[in-house]
Amino acid sequence: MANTVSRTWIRDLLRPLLPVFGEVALWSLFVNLLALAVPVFVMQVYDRVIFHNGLNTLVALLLGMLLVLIFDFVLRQARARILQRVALRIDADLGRALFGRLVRLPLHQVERRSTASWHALFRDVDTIRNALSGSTALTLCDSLFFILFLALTFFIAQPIAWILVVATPVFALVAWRSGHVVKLSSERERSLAVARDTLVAEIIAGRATVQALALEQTLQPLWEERHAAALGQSICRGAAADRYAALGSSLTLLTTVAMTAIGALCVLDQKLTLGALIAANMLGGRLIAPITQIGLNWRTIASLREVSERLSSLFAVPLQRQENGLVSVTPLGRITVEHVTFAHDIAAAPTLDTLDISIPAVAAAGAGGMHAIVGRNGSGKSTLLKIITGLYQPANGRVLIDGSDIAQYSRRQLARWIGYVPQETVLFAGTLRHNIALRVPEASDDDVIRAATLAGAHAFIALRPEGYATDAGEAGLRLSAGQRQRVAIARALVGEPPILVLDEPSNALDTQADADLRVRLAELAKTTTIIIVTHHLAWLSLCTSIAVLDQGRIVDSGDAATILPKLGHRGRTDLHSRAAGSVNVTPQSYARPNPAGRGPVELVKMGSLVTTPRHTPSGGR
Ligand SMILES: Nc1ncnc2c1ncn2[C@@H]1O[C@H](COP(=O)(O)OP(=O)(O)OP(=O)(O)O)[C@@H](O)[C@H]1O
Repeated sequence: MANTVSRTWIRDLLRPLLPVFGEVALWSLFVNLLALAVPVFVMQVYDRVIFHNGLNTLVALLLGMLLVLIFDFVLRQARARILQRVALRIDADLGRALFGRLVRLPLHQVERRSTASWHALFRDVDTIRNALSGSTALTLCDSLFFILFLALTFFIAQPIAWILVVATPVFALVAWRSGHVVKLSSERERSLAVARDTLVAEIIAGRATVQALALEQTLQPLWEERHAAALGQSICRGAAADRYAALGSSLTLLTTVAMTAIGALCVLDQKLTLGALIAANMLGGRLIAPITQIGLNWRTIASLREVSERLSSLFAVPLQRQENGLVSVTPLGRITVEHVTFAHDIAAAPTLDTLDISIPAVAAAGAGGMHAIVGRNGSGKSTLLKIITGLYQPANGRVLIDGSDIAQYSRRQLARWIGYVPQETVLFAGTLRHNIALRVPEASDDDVIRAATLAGAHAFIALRPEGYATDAGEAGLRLSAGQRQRVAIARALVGEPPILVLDEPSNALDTQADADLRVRLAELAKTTTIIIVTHHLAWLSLCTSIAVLDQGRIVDSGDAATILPKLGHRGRTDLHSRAAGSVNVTPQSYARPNPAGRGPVELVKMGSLVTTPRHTPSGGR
């Protein structure tokens, strides 16, 4: 799908700009017409003023030229201002469209590109802006008036005009060849620069690990190697561009020499006046300049195609649903996963394979309860949560909320109804209030405080001198991991969503905070459907149902009372217990897929599912 190319974005971008380009072309026509005045002036000065001592003619010509120069200045200014408007429009419209893609594309599409390649896509906007509104655009525009200069050259100095007719295709060939060579070098340079920048992005993201492990000795040579490769390619590209630029200059000189020599013979034969020779030389320079310039700017012109193909394939990817046209009633929160199959990598085995889960209704209202998903690392638990929240779209099967396929709902609706706490907590720069209210921007202060209290965040926030106005710092890094997790839980709770999806929500919490959160969420589960990935018995013992996942398949599921003993745990853990254990699910414990490859399978070696007591601090309850 990503390879499909859709050029509608180019149409959308250019359509409002067409009248503006029309204006630029009109002003360029006048600028180029006025440019004809200079060679004509020079010809008149040589042929009339000098030869006929025509001082009055000179004054008249000078006055005329003064007017021409004033007009030329005004027109060029007007043209530059129009192009600035074009640049602004491209920056605003294309930048906005690209940003919209970044935040509205399906999650797995965003994950497919590295951070550095996303940055590079934003730099592509600069390329398009420069090509359509910078010197390249002006050169292309001026080259349209090539015929005007050639016609005047034929009019005043026909033999010289023929030299230009012969020289022009040679210049065009050099320009094309130079562009082709430079384009190939630029593509390679770009991919090497993205590889280098990806390393920088990784180092910045993992800066603490880099320092803790003293990785500079490993990373410095790696970065230098990638930097050197990018620089080397840049030098190659520069050398190729310089070679063709030098060739263009030599050809320009050669053309001038040829024009002057043949022109001189014509002057001697009295087929041409001296003024006409000089004027034709000037016209020749004016005619060849845009062609040479196009050669120099070919990198921009050539990369325009490459960039537009890159953006086209990005713009071809369908966005997540933004609207569904219905004002839907907030669901109760019954969740059904039907035959869901999903693969991160379509060439590899599916990450989730034909999954069926029904979150049973426990409350009188028909929803609610806490439902756990357990399984080994890499068994697909987080992926399943992302499918349930609608972040990943299954290749087959569907997820239903209250019997309705979630595919019909917009991202915004799902975000309102499903509070999600991912495994890796990420906050954004800004105040804690801002971070907590992100999902529900119109949330009142009371809503924010209620959610923070429920998540166990209010106490530490209240102790800060800035309170809820405390700046979380870039990615929330001014907070401790546990504080970040509490704020993330509060963010999921704001707006009282009917469904909560929690991916190891207490892995950074201290024992007391973990116990407090359990108590509060157990209460909340009476009205809210909570789906939780956890390894901790204290949480599992509060659950209504448990599904055991292995290698992307449900290997056992049912009431917690039935599943927990199989996991090696008998009896419920006290809600307030700090002596919670964790299920240690070993590979041997997991099921052999049944021969049919579908449906629940029998668990084997249940005895190897052990519970590990957690550290009990003295004085614990
Ligand atoms: N963004 C991704 N791109 C490619 N593969 C991925 C991606 N995310 C996860 N995977 C793969 O999908 C499989 C399931 O990953 P997932 O994170 O769902 O496992 P998990 O059960 O939550 O593991 P854990 O207990 O370690 O959190 C793993 O093999 C992992 O390598």
